[in-house]
Amino acid sequence: MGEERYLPLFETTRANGRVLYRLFAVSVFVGICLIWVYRVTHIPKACEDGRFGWMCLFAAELWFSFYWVVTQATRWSRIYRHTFKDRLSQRYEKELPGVDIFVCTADPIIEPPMMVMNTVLSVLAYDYPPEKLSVYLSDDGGSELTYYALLEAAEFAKHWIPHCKKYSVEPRSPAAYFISTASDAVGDQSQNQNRAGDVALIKKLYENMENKIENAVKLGRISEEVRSKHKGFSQWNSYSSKLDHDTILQIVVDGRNPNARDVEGCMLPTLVYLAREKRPQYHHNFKAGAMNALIRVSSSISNGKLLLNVDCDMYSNNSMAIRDALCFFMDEEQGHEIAYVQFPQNFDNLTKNELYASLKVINEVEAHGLDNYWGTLYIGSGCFHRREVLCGNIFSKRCRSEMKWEGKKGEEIAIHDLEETSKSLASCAFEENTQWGKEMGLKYGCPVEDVITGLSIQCRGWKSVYCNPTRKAFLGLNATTLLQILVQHKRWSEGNLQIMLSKYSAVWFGHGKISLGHQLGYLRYNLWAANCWATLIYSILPSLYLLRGTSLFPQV
Ligand SMILES: O=c1ccn([C@@H]2O[C@H](COP(=O)(O)OP(=O)(O)O[C@H]3O[C@H](CO)[C@@H](O)[C@H](O)[C@H]3O)[C@@H](O)[C@H]2O)c(=O)[nH]1
Ligand SMILES: [Mn+2]
Repeated sequence: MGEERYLPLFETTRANGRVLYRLFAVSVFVGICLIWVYRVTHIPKACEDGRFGWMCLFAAELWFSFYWVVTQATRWSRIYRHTFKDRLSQRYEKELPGVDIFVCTADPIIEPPMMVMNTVLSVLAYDYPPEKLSVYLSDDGGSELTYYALLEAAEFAKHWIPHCKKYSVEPRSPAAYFISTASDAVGDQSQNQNRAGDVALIKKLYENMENKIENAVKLGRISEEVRSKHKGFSQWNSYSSKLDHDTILQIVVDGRNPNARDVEGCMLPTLVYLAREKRPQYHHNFKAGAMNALIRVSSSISNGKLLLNVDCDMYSNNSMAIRDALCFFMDEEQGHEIAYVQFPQNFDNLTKNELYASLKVINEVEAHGLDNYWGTLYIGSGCFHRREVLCGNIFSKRCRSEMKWEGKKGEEIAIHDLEETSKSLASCAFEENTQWGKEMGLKYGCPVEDVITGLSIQCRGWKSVYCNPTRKAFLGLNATTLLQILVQHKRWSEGNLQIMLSKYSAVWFGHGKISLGHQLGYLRYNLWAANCWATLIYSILPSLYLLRGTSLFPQV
């Protein structure tokens, strides 16, 4: 062991082509300066036409120059992280911590239950000891359809998880997997025969589940026959609407129960359905509210030390991602300083030319630049957190918390009692006069609750890491119409501007707590909306002046 103990669990390398990029950036900067010089030396005289337009354009150019400089903070120095999962297994396989995974859904029409179940199944089948894994589905739609789908998915999981393990399936979302097996059906026939048989069998079971769920969705309600089979549906008896109902909670699979096993006899991960209480007189705070309820409920059921959140349209595409994340958290030297590990959000429904600009530049360039300050942004889906960090802990060098397994929680409590105590944690009144939504959990009141929460975590002294393995960890659905994109980008840019102007601004709140480059990195996004004025001037004024025959640009 000796020397081996000290081999790190991850390494950091600098991006190639740095010098080239910097030369390029310097040349752009020289170009920018020349534009300023030109503008200043060629201002139209007071009597000449175009003086006002010229000044406006100059102001816009000054703004763009400033924004360009700010942007360089995220591009100047990029780094990459590589994990050593084999070292992790060798050293810590027995001590791997409990992991609680939160899947958020909010509407069974916009987010069809089948899509949600594929995400749930993909995370249930992670390559991770099942007794240490718990999956929570948060249903802000409070829909019986989603609940029913989860019951069906739990049955299917008993076949799906062993199938994934036997054939090292990737990806572990059944729908995505069947699409990929259909395209690579050719191969060594004799060797593949057994497998082909098993795939056909599992596909049949999947279609069976799909039919049942789709039929219920088409019907728009659950048939009496199904209702009578599962006592959980009685929780909807007092339900009046999506925004007015009691907490609905059921431990669908109780990982503590020795009989909770798959068809091969292996333990199953815990699986929980939660629709937190909603009342018209209490603000529900959207996803942040759902996440905070999940943090509390999971603390009483499984209390995993590591939390992962995925949106319901983002399935796990890499069954090793938990281990990738743990390579950071469990690293002997630096692990204790790391608060969260963010994976990029990639999409598998992009148009050929990525018409609506995916997050590619952010994912492949800028996030690596921010990582250089240990300051990657928390962007919601695909992020692993230490539980204590989301509970408001301040980083302290002295009290080093270990990311290790500490045994199962509450094994002696009967499942019914556990459900009842957990329910109270998801009630509306629970957060009254508490720090939840302020200093604890995700922050309320900002459309990008994740970014502002991430910033405040970093301001409390913690580091964050960006992990972008070759095999994408998560794949989701991007908005596909102009309208959807506009709504989404408006929300993001508005939210970011709000951070800029709030008490948590990277400029004043972050001052002295995070580095200058890191502050500028945040500004790149926080000022995104503010670009609109300069863009408007630049796109409208020159054409208006041309109508009068005045050019605001040099003659070529
Ligand atoms: O009241 C709500 C509203 C939304 N959601 C869930 O939150 C997630 C994100 O909402 P969505 O409307 O899909 O927003 P997007 O713009 O696609 O999400 C991106 O932007 C959000 C805000 O920054 C992040 O939280 C997300 O993780 C990130 O993927 C989805 O799973 C929803 O089901 C809830 O649970 N409750
Ligand atoms: Mn979304």
